[in-house]
Amino acid sequence: MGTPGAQKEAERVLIDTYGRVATDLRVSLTDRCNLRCTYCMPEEGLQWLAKPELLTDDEIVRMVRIAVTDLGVRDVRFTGGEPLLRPGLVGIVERCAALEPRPKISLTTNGIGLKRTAAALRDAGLDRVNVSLDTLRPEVFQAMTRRKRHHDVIGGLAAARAAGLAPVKVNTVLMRGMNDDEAPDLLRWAVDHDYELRFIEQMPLDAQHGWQRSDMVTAEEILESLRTRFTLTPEESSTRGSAPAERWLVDGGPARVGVIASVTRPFCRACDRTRLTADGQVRNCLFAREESDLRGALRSGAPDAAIADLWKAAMWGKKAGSGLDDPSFLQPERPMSAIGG
Ligand SMILES: Nc1nc2c(ncn2[C@@H]2O[C@H](COP(=O)(O)OP(=O)(O)OP(=O)(O)O)[C@@H](O)[C@H]2O)c(=O)[nH]1
Ligand SMILES: C[S@@+](CC[C@H](N)C(=O)[O-])C[C@H]1O[C@@H](n2cnc3c(N)ncnc32)[C@H](O)[C@@H]1O
Ligand code: SF4
Ligand code: SF4
Repeated sequence: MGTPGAQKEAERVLIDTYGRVATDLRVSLTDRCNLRCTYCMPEEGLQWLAKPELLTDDEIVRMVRIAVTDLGVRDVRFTGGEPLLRPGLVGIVERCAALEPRPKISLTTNGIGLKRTAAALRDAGLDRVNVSLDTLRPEVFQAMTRRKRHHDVIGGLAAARAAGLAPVKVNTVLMRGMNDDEAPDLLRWAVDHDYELRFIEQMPLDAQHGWQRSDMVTAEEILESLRTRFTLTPEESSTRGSAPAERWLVDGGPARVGVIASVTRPFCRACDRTRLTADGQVRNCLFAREESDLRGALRSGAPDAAIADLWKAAMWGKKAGSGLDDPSFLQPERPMSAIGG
């Protein structure tokens, strides 16, 4: 039995039946994107959400405020779709950075447009940024994203570093027959440019339902490939916490490389995440098949306390894990770009 004080405190957190507490909020600002990564969406794009369905900037800030001041959220990450396509992004970051207690604020982006916005985002209060880049070869970039924007991403990364949004992390998905030979080159380049590279196992979250486990480049394969050129020493496991990436020191450090083995070594037991979609649905897991409609409550005039209660209820029912290994696994209806990756 806890003390009444501890009980009171427990009422103000997003806890689930397994005792996990969500303190990391990922907010999708839009489902739209200016790339078409093959592992994420089809060439023709998707049926985008209509503007009235999207939370307004004010609604987003209110939701973040409730999460931070009433529900114990400490980290806020803006993602999408492509969050830099959201016109009000700088203002949203600025208003979230003014909250008390101030959350740590980060952004996951494809980097296009970062050259123009990195300094303004830093001034608004953005703490750090993760940029997705799968290849150093412009022609492979074009094949993987169906757009000729490699140069813009490289420029965006440099701008993020120059703006001091450290550490700048780079997310890479390896696809068989496309860029799976590039892991060591990418790591050499990242170390030389002071970016922290992480490889991500491909997950079944693409709109086309094209994922096949047998095709996926596994964490083991990636590490094997890196070890042909680098010495990797595991970082103390105590530093991983709830972070999805397992990290290795490169050639004795200080440079590091991470691998996010979402499929072969899932990290669900330590999961600390809650998600808000661009249309105001709370999801308790990336792979959840249910969502809780908080936009409806928001727009029908519900007070903060009622919204906080709905959020807590949504998180309470979080499943133990992604269910990826269950024979009955079904991909969520929304793809990664609409959930907020
Ligand atoms: N299974 C699972 N994978 C996730 C989750 N969140 C992020 N990922 C994967 O991890 C990748 C990297 O996510 P990022 O948005 O860059 O951030 P992060 O790794 O969560 O955060 P930091 O290391 O704190 O910067 C995503 O592209 C996803 O593939 C999650 O909640 N569950
Ligand atoms: C959905 S995107 C959203 C933010 C931004 N557009 C970007 O690409 O960084 C977030 C991350 O999800 C990753 N991602 C997308 N589809 C994925 C999949 N099927 N499996 C694993 N990671 C995926 C991307 O590589 C990216 O790092
Ligand atoms: S991974 Fe990011 S950049 Fe690529 S299509 Fe999906 S949302 Fe766009
Ligand atoms: S799959 Fe779900 S439970 Fe597992 S780490 Fe991701 S969000 Fe958390």
